[in-house]
Amino acid sequence: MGTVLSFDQYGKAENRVVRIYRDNPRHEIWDLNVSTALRGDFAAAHVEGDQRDVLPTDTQKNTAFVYAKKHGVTSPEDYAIAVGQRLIEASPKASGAQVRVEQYAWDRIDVDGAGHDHAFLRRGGAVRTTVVTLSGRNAEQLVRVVSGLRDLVLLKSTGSEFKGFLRDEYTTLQETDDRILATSLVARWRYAGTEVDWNSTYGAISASLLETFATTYSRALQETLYLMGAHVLKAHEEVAEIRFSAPNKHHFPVDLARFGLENSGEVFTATDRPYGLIEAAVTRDDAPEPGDAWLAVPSFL
Ligand SMILES: O=c1[nH]c(=O)c2[nH]c(=O)[nH]c2[nH]1
Repeated sequence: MGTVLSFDQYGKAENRVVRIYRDNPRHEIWDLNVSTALRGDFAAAHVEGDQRDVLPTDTQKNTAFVYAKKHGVTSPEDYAIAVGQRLIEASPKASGAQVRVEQYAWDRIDVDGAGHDHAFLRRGGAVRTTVVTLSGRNAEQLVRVVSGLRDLVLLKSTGSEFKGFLRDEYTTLQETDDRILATSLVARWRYAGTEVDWNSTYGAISASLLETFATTYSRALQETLYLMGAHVLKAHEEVAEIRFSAPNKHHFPVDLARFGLENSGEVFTATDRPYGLIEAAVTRDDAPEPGDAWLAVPSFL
């Protein structure tokens, strides 16, 4: 029996890079979790134990810090592209790179109605993400950007039903025309190109996801995800495709009749396991091919 190395990439994962801009008294913070990986002809390292073409993961880590200073951070996407390009330049055997960045948001602490210059409060809720995949070297290089968010925890206390579903002899679920709908959303959208205002587009897409969740009636989480995706694609020509992974965070009404009490959608138990897991992708019908944009992107279809 023969064996071949069929896929490999290597790099430094979850490098915590914090960049402060302090050129004036009103500081700015970019709090990032950066994972880099090189792809290319690195078979010798795996098959022969030969490191001559291997730029150490330690060097990749250092590059992430150097670029936070030298290139700077104006958005996770722009920074990730710069780091990826540098890593490919520094590594003759590399044919590509993947740079994943998560951003943890901080708000200014409010003091007497104004945001403080240099004291911050970590914002709960969603983490902004990007996965930049560069393939090829120099002029032929393709840059693919998949941005998104995770841990966007949403709940609506009415405006959601689930009924009319298929039944078999194992079905016990009751139909409901008024339930809690809750999820912890992961969304990732693939940009058609790189001429994008990364920060304002992120803000607009996350606001659109929230608005659609809030304002549309849900016959199932499946329908809600599709509507969220369709609304984003309609408003954002620069987005080719959006993918969702959404746990259905079940809230079951508690039987209070046992205590002589009525429960009309007032008391629930929130369960964390098991959960329905609904995943969907919504794509523009004229979207450019994804190529390797989704290769090794965690938690996706
Ligand atoms: O929105 C839902 N989709 C389902 O597919 C499903 N299945 C289930 O038991 N509850 C729900 N809810």
